[in-house]
Amino acid sequence: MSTLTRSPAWQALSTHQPDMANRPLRTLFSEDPHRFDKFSLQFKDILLDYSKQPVDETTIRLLLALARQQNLADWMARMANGDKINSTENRAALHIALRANTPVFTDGVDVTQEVKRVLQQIERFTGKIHNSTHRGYSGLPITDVVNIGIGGSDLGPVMATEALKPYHVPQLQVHCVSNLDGAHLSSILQPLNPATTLFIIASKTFTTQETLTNAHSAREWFLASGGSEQDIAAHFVAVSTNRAAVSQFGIDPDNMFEFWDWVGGRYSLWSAIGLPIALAVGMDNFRLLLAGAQKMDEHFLTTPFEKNLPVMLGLIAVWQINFFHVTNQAILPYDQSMHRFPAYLQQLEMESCGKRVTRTGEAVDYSTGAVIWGEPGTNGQHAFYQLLHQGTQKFTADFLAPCQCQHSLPEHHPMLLANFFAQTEALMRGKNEQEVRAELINQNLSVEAIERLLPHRVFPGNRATTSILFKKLDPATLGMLIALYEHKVFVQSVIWEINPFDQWGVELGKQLAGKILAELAADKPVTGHDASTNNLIDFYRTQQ
Ligand SMILES: O=P(O)(O)OC[C@H]1O[C@](O)(CO)[C@@H](O)[C@@H]1O
Repeated sequence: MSTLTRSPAWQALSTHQPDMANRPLRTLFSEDPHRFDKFSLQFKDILLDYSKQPVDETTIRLLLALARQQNLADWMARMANGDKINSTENRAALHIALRANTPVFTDGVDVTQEVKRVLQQIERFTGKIHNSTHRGYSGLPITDVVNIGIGGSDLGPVMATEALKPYHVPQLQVHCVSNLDGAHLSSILQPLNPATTLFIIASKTFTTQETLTNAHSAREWFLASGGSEQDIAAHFVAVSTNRAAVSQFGIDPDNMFEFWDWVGGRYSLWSAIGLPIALAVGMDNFRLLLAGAQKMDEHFLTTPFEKNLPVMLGLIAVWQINFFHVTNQAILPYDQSMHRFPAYLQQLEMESCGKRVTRTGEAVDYSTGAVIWGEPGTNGQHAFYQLLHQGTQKFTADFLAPCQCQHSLPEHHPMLLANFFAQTEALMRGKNEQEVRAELINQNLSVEAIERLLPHRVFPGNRATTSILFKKLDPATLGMLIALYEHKVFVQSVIWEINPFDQWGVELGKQLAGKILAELAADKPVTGHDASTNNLIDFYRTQQ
């Protein structure tokens, strides 16, 4: 057994878990009319309701004791102080510095000075694109921006530009290309005019195969459809930490927006990686996004744990994952503009927490991280909620929704929210045999029909969910929500004693793909792999 699972706080939670497992959520609500007041928190315009999770006062006391035992406050301070808590890469994890309004140091240097410099560069560039001072090679204004990046260099910009659609400037379309599959880039380029298109090549390392391949193809398309080598400067900019690789690609380093190794890819939308967001919604709104995140940082770093939204969200996740063995987490935004929010959280949570050894390299004997997935409501209701209501898989779900909508059909919004409230209530309450029987009797069915239908119509309920409501999805609120989840993930990582800031697990596949690419072009059968891989490669080659 690991020191964590043997520890007093962990053991106390293990002992307490059967008590909670034996008390259905429905009973917890009927026993305590103050349950919502006790198990919900509000910060600014965000309401976090975890009263539909299997917790009581003892659970919260024991989870808080676990957080203290794992020195959460010290780790929070270490992150904020720029300590190199990403130990396997010997780096600080200072995404909070990207939105800070006071100095933040690492290695004795106040990094916020550099952050300000790049933000000003983004502001100047965004202004020039918006007021058409920066034009394409033929003198026409830029109408389309294509961000080429993947993972953290794509998911943040895609998610945020989609979520902030109501704030878009009218004169510019922002597109994002990530997939190595040529279908992605070619379909985006097809309707575009090279003379009015700006490419952002976004890659922290500037070595990522997908991004560099797409960037080279974009450049060829540009040169083949009207642009010349001299025009590249006006149409290609880069966002990276790797100046040398950017200039080797052929982009003038003056057209590069820098960020730093202390910004993790999945924590980078606040840096120059957010350039497409600033272009889409304007610099004032981008600054509001940063300010929202800063407010959540301040809340996280200064609020007592029991009133602290990211801390409570993280501890509830630990309670579910490690003590109820629920490793399946749905993210269900009741807001179409948040349709990429589950994908964004997938990388944030799964790349951060997908670890099997502790910071010091010992194998863990407890689950770290959950499988994250989801779709916007109400689409999900007509696809996979059947399994949520009556299936056999364990899961928990975060439901998110704005109280106010920002589109031109506001009469839909009460219906959408009625579904949100109904689903979380139905998942919690269920419908027992007695209730189903009464309903069927009312329909004047025969006794035989009632007994035959009864098992199919029962909803066991007791499915735990967390609800997150906010006033409206403006840039500041989006910033707060993203930072809420960033810090939630950090809380989990501290409890689990893992490093959430590296991602060595993505390397092996990349190494093998490099070797296999050369084999695809060879003219003799492949023998160097297992029989399955050899035959898959050979089958592919016979189909060319
Ligand atoms: O920005 P880069 O260096 O191209 O990397 C893209 C993505 O690749 C990863 O390294 C692995 O998927 C992510 O962490 C990162 O966000």
